[in-house]
Amino acid sequence: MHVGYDVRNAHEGDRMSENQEVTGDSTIGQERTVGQERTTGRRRTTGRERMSECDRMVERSCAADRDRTGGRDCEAGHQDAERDLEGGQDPEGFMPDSVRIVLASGSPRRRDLLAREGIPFTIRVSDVDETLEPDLLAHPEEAAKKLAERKAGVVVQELLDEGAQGTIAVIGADTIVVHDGVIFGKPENPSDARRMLSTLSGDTHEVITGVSVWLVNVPEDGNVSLGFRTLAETSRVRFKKLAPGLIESYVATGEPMDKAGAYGIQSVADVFVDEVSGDFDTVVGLPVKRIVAEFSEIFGLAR
Ligand SMILES: Cc1cn([C@H]2C[C@H](O)[C@@H](COP(=O)(O)OP(=O)(O)OP(=O)(O)O)O2)c(=O)[nH]c1=O
Repeated sequence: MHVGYDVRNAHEGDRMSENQEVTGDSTIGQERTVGQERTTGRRRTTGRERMSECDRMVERSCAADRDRTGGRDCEAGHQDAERDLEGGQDPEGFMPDSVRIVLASGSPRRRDLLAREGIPFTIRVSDVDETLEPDLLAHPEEAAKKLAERKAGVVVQELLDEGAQGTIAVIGADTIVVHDGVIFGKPENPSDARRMLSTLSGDTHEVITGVSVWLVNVPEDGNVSLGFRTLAETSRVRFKKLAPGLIESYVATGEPMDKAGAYGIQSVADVFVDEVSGDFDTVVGLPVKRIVAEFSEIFGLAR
C-alpha cells in the first residue's frame, strides 16, 4: 500500500524552510536515540513563531481538504491523496531510499510501544500548548488529531530551523479520555484526578489516540517537500465500580498525574477495568499496529 500523504513541495504559502523569518521563543528540544546512534546538529533560534506557522499550515491543509472533499474531514481528504498515489501518480518523486524516524513525544509509554516494533527512532520532546480551542472541545476525535498534528508539526519546524537534511518522518500523538462527550486530559491536581476517577467509576468511556505522521524531505538543493497524514483510533473501556478508598490510595501513588483520565491501564489500574473493546495500545497511548500497517512503506525504509 502506498503511504497516503498530502504531498506538497514547499511553495508560496506552505513554505517551511530554514530561511523562514518567524518569531517566538524556541529552545531546541532534547533528542534521544532509540535503536541506533544518531547525532543531530542543534542551534538555538530566537524570536520565532514556529508553532503558529505549523498551525497555519495544518489549518490550510484541512481547509483545502474540506473544500476538495465536499466537507469531509481532514483524514478523509488525506485518504484521497493516498488514492492519487496508488493510482501511480507521484509527481514529486516523494518516496526516498531511507527514512529517519523521530517520535515527537516525551511519553515513556509511546517510546516503549514503538520500540517494541524493532524500528530505530529518535525522540524529540517539544513544548506544545495542549489547550484546546472551544470549538474542538465538542469534537473529541478532531481534538486528539489536532493536538497530534501540533506535536509533530512543532518538531518538524525545529528540524527545519536546524537545517536538517534528508528524509524524516515525525510522529506526534495525543491521547484523551472521553466520558459522556466530555474530554478528560491529564488531571491538574490530585483532587482533579479523584474527580475523573469517580466519574469513570462503574461506567464506560472512550479513549481516543490521535496520531499524526509528517514526512519531510530536504534534498541538497534545499527544496523542501512536506506532507502529513493524521488518524485517530478509539477504544472503549468499561470500569468497575471503584470504592472511594481505592481511588484515594491510587491517587496517593501519584501515578494518575501524567495520564489522560487519571489512570494507566498498563499498570496497577488494570484492576479498575472490566473490559476493553478495541486496541489496548490505543489506550496506553499509541496504536502501533495500525501505524505500522498504514505507514508500512516508511517503516520499511527505516529498518
Ligand atoms: C488512558 C491512559 C493514558 N495514558 C497516558 C498516555 C499519554 O502519555 C498520556 C496522555 O497525555 P498526552 O498529552 O497524550 O501525552 P504526553 O503529554 O504524556 O506525552 P507527549 O505529549 O510528549 O507525547 O496518558 C497511559 O499511559 N495509560 C492509560 O491507560
